Amino acid sequence: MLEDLHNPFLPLDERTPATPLWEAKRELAQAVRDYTEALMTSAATPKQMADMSQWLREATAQLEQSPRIYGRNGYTEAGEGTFGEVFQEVGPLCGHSNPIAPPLEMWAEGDTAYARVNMGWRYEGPPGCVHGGFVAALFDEFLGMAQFMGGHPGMTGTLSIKYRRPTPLNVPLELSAWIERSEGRKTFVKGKLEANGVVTAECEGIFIRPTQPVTELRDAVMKEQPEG
Ligand SMILES: CCCCCCCCCC(=O)SCCNC(=O)CCNC(=O)[C@H](O)C(C)(C)COP(=O)(O)OP(=O)(O)OC[C@H]1O[C@@H](n2cnc3c(N)ncnc32)[C@H](O)[C@@H]1OP(=O)(O)O
Repeated sequence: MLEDLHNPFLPLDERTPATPLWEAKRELAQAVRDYTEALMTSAATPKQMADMSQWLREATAQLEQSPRIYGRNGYTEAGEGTFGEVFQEVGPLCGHSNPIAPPLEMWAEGDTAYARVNMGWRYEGPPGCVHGGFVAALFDEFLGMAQFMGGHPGMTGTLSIKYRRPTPLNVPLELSAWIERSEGRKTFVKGKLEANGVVTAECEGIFIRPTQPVTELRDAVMKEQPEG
């Protein structure tokens, strides 16, 4: 399973894009991130905004008319990398090529996984603070990777979060996580999130190893959907 899924904890400087498509997408995704962050804080005139909307719609149309690839399995089937290589590009929290990802950078040292991220204005919940749903999303992705150190990764079954302090925007956030124990198909993982050395949230996750290979999930999920 680990070989299939790729080691999510490659050294940070070795996470080069697997193909030219990802190299180009990373740059475009960062441009979109910068654009949306600027939008959140921009007080440009209505005319400037209208002009930019028009320009963006034209850029979107260009992408829509390009050859398309859908989903993680689609990219691996198209030869754009292994499951793990594709994951580090498209993951909604860690994906370098996914503009909605902050992105979260993760690595491992010994038995502990670490991550860092900086959440900008797009993620504001309480004034000046990270939205709690995004704190949960960070933990889901990060603990979901940390459980790989146990060798039997699974799907998130339960995620329990204690929000101890508001988590500030626009500062480096440090996460750490470790495996508490494993029981059968279950891996119990704990983690914490710190800002400026203060723990702002703690999390416990129970991950359940599925009985089928993860690469078959898409087909299994599609079969469960009602015809429509
Ligand atoms: C495989 C690697 C994948 C890559 C990881 C990426 C990380 C990203 C993290 C995510 O976002 S995952 C997406 C969010 N999670 C889901 O969509 C999971 C949806 N739920 C399921 O697919 C199933 O409910 C699940 C696989 C979690 C469990 O179904 P099973 O039918 O395999 O469980 P089963 O009923 O056989 O129970 C097995 C054991 O797990 C326990 N269990 C089941 N569901 C649980 C749950 N939800 N929470 C805690 N424990 C649970 C259950 O009590 C039992 O314990 P015991 O062996 O001690 O009896």
